[in-house]
Amino acid sequence: NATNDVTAFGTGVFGERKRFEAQAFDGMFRLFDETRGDGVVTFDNTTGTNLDVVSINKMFTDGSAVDAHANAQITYDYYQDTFGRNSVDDNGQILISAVHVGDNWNNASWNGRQMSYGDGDGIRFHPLAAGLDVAAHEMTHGVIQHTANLIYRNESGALNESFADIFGVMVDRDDWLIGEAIMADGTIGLRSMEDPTDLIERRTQAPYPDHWSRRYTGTLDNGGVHINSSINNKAAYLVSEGGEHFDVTVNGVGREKTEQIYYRALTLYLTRSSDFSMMREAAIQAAGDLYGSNSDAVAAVEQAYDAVGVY
Ligand SMILES: CC(C)[C@H](Cc1cn(Cc2ccc(C(=O)O)cc2)nn1)C(=O)N[C@@H](CCCCN)C(=O)O
Ligand SMILES: [Zn+2]
Repeated sequence: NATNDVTAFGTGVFGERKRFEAQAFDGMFRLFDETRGDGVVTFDNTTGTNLDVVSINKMFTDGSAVDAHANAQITYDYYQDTFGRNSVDDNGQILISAVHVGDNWNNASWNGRQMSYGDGDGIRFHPLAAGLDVAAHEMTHGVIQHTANLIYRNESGALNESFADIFGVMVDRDDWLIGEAIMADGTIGLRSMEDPTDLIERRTQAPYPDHWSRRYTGTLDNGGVHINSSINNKAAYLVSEGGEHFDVTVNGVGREKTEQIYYRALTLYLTRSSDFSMMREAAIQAAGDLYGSNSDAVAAVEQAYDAVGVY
């Protein structure tokens, strides 16, 4: 309740000072923010489940916990402010983040109920909680689960992954890269939406695809959900920023219209089994609803999907 809400402080993984809502209880402080929906809570997986990260004073020193908590709040605010959505279920569902999961785990995930962050091995990844786009990626899996609930396999799974990346870069608004803050090996990021082929995908050891003709058709990674997501990622980038791609010119309409188009497509038109072709139609429909059927936005969507070979 309001009486326990306090403003606390902390230092993130890379030493940045942060300020955020937390809670006072029994003379201690914990990373439980009751000002957002039914709460934003962060706990340390090494001290056992559901034991909130606590501090004897208002200064939190666990970098992963500070970053995971602050990033969950930023992502909650993005969905509330941009789309009027109250958490993953649009009903204030509590946002739970667990940090220090696994043993130097090189990953982060959404398990249907909570976000989990590994510390990384310091060779490939820094602690993954430090990535705002990572938190937004994981929370978006929760949004997807409560909306189109795209099946996590083949093309619908690639769309699931692409939406997680799209809103990952929309929350972490400064670039079109996923994971740029957490790479320990000198690469520019894990995935690039601007030019997917800039980066080599780990399982296939091939560049991420930027056209449907280059899609992965094997069975690894649930049929390439983290691979073929780059085809839709490139399309979304082109809708926003425009550009010339495989001799197709796209006139971009900017991030503000792009995020609205994709959110409307995700929440109103896509279903569990939607494929890339249905993604194209859903985005055209959403753009038409929002900006008019003869709008630049509709034209940008058609051009973008032409450019990546999806009809
Ligand atoms: C969000 C992003 C930072 C994160 C990055 C990630 C990490 N990994 C594992 C991984 C591990 C090692 C390497 C290496 O090159 O050595 C690369 C990748 N695969 N993807 C990611 O994409 N996680 C998956 C986790 C999926 C878990 C199963 N549902 C997701 O959320 O979709
Ligand atoms: Zn994902």
